[in-house]
Amino acid sequence: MTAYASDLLRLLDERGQIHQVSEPHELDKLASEGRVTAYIGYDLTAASLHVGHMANIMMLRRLQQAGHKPIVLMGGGTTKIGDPSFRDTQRPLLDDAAIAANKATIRGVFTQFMSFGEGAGDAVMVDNAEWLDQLEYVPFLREIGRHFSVNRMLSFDSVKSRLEQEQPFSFLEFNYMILQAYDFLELNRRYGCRLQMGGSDQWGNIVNGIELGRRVDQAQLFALTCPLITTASGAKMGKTAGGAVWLNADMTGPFAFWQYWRNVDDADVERFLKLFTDLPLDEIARLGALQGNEINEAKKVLATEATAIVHGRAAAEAALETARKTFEEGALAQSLPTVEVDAAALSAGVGVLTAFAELAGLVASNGEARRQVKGGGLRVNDAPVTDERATLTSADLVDGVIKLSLGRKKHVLLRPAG
Ligand SMILES: Nc1ncnc2c1ncn2[C@@H]1O[C@H](COP(=O)(O)OP(=O)(O)OP(=O)(O)O)[C@@H](O)[C@H]1O
Ligand SMILES: N[C@@H](Cc1ccc(O)cc1)C(=O)O
Repeated sequence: MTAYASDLLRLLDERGQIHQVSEPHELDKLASEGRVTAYIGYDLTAASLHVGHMANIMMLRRLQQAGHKPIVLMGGGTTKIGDPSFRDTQRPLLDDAAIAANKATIRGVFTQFMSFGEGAGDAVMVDNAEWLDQLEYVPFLREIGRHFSVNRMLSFDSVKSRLEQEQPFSFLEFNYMILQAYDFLELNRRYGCRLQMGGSDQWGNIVNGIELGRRVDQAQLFALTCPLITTASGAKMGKTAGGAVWLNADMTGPFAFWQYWRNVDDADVERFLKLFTDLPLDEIARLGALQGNEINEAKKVLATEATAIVHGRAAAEAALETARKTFEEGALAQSLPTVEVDAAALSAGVGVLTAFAELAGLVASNGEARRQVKGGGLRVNDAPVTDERATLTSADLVDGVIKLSLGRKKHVLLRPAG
């Protein structure tokens, strides 16, 4: 571990959140001398951000905890282009209405992570459509475009595999890097923003912004990326086989969110406690050292603390209590009828109506299941089913089973097999 002088870099470093920093000594000096304004951009490609994004939202949270100023940049403009970094194919293009709808549902989550306001250390939120939509093509090319070397843009790792595999790479996407670079310049001009953070896949885009700031405004800007968080199985965190674990409560409820963390691999517990909770490091070291069955206690702490950040303390405690009631009290898992479900099918997602009617046989038909949903008669893991189109996935497993209930008395456990 490098010995940093500033609270900011020390905090990020000890939490395992630093992958690469440009000019670390200069940035360390800047952060120890005064307040640094830093930003992270989020493209509006879905109705909610997911747990993979949580790693970098936590960077903004720590930035504010260390006394600095976070800017949350909504990518209303850049989403119209689509970031090609490390992608083999172009993203589906979203129209303006879809982008506006995503923005409306994404923005709320940030207030759980940091406090917004007018004060010097308060977070602010801006949308890059504000300036990108105003750009005029020829003036932009002449003022900004001339500073970019195409030869160099083609050399970045983030686009290399697309080129090497000779996959189509449109001129639209090729411009993404320039627009993100321009955002950094604009945020420096508007807010004195000196630092851009992001996942390690954003390095190329960020470095381009640093160069543009230097060439156009003689500004000294900095980059800091966090590692792309993978789970012990090697998969990129964010999307499970059965779908994403979303941060918005209406897409992944607090209980399902809690369970996601309760089910993480033993090997991930300590690293995730550092990244996704505010618990002191000595407490994390103690929890991380637990062995055998006791590691489950550490997973419950992880689940409750991470859920408390995203959904509030009350919802997190309620999830913990539901889990305790469902799976510990009265050893339900042994005494209830159990039905086996094909593990691959569950990973791919099983419709909730199918689960109740065809798998568990708790109701006679999908139509009957639908009527029960309307009447509030069906529950999954003790939470009422409100959406008949909901799907059950492996993310819903608690201690290896999913509990389906009809009314108060009839229960069936689904257990994956095969
Ligand atoms: N597991 C992760 N760890 C750290 N950062 C992540 C992770 N997943 C996503 N991010 C950050 O969020 C940004 C958007 O991620 P990504 O492109 O995977 O999201 P997406 O659009 O939801 O997914 P998809 O690529 O499946 O459409 C990335 O550029 C990265 O910086
Ligand atoms: N390119 C980033 C989002 C982003 C958009 C605009 C920026 O200025 C910065 C970041 C991503 O895909 O995650």
